[in-house]
Amino acid sequence: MSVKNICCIGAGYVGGPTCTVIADKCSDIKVTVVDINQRRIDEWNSDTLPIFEPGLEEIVKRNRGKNLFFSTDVTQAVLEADLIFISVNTPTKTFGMGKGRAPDLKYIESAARKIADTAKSAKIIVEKSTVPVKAAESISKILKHNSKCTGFQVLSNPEFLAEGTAIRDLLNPDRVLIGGDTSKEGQAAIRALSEVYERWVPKERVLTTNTWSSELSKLTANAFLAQRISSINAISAVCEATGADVSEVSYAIGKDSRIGDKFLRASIGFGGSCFQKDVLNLVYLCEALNLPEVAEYWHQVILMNNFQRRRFVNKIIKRLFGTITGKKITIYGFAFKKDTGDTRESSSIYITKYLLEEEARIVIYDPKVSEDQIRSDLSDCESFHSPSDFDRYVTICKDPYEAAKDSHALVICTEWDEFVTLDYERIYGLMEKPAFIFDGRLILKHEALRKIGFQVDVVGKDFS
Ligand SMILES: NC(=O)c1ccc[n+]([C@@H]2O[C@H](COP(=O)([O-])OP(=O)(O)OC[C@H]3O[C@@H](n4cnc5c(N)ncnc54)[C@H](O)[C@@H]3O)[C@@H](O)[C@H]2O)c1
Ligand SMILES: O=c1ccn([C@@H]2O[C@H](COP(=O)(O)OP(=O)(O)O[C@H]3O[C@H](CO)[C@@H](O)[C@H](O)[C@H]3O)[C@@H](O)[C@H]2O)c(=O)[nH]1
Repeated sequence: MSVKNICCIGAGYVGGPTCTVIADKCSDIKVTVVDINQRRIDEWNSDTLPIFEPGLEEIVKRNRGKNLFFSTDVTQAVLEADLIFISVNTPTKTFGMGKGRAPDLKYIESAARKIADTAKSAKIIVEKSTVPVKAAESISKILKHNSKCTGFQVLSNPEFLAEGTAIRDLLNPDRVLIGGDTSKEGQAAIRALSEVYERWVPKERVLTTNTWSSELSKLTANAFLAQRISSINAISAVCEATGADVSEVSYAIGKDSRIGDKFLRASIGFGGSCFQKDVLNLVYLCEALNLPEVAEYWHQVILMNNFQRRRFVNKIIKRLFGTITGKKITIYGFAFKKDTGDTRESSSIYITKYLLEEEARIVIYDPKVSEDQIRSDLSDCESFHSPSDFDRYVTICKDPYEAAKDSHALVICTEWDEFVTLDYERIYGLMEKPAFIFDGRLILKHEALRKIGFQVDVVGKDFS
């Protein structure tokens, strides 16, 4: 079977860019991305897309209305499609069984039920969302027991794109992973999806496995990546205590081809919607499988991440003479990494909240994150006692120099390129003295800053 019509349920960070690239590469396939969120769909259909990703806007604009459509009409898109991606969110549960660990699968289930209720013919259902092992089995059961049709095939096709480089990753993926049933029908469904990717991905990079291996590979990949960051961050604490420099250690170990040099940047901890959620998902799975030692092993990755954030703030307080109460502290960067406006689980949120607990005055500058988003991210800050406390303690600036004015300390929380080339002589002149810089991303020229007069502190190196 060759795929002619694709529907993607969920027009988020994954569904939007992934289907845009599919539409771009497969002009003969009609691709419709649907969502229950009207505003999101309106934005996808407007000049201001709901997400910022380098290169995305151009590809959306050249395909939208031709073979790429964004709609809230889920029923129609499901009816027409022969292949349906489920690309809905799977956040960590905040209540009930598995609270704080297990992924909330209610959106997956509602998408599966919608397909079961709507479909008038068998379809290939592709799990794109990150899910626990055996989620495909649940989707199959929902379809089997609720649909008038038979013959659905459920595939696992996890997404490995990283935000900020989504288009590059989608156009040139390290691999595409497709897991499916070992039956003849399952293999035919795998073939049909592979042929879509093979329009632009070399065949040898399209890997096929059984469903459970594919589901588990996604959690494992994120757990390994997050573990590398926690490992180098753990070493950064040792560096600060010994006179070693974490950048030199990273470089030295990265030269070992068995270790490799990627994902060894010490930082204020990993953020983003995936790493914490997916490691916790794995931890919960291990607990459910009665493997407490394995669960504990992976949980340590999260604990180390939390420790790193707290440790960084403790250092700020210590350097600022033990008190930051009433002091103005400027945060550069609120997104969880550069080249995205996404703030989900951003370390900036945690660091800002810790600083607010000490009653510091916070000024935030980020080139892409909106004021509304920052307000929403800090709305549950425990140190706010009334809604007006936000404006009392937090200021959001659209200009990095204005943000630095009268500040005691600059804290680099996101590695935006523009932070490297700011005029730090000018910034120094604007700040209170001694003027402190805390580089949580190791992106600035530290010696040059020290020459200007800054007191410089970085993750993983002690200048004192
Ligand atoms: N963000 C990433 O970089 C990334 C990368 C790889 C994998 N993933 C995984 O992909 C999945 C989606 O992530 P995301 O970042 O795109 O999430 P997101 O929150 O940006 O988008 C999900 C969208 O699904 C919609 N939705 C939920 N239930 C729906 C339903 N029943 N019908 C129609 N629409 C529905 C929501 O309204 C939302 O717009 C998650 O499982 C995530 O772990 C994310
Ligand atoms: O050496 C490093 C590399 C990354 N980070 C931080 O780690 C977080 C995550 O970064 P990254 O992995 O680049 O972005 P994500 O968009 O979260 O992508 C991850 O999560 C996605 C969702 O599952 C996967 O698809 C991707 O493969 C996986 O890289 C960010 O806060 C980074 O600043 C570091 O601190 N040090």
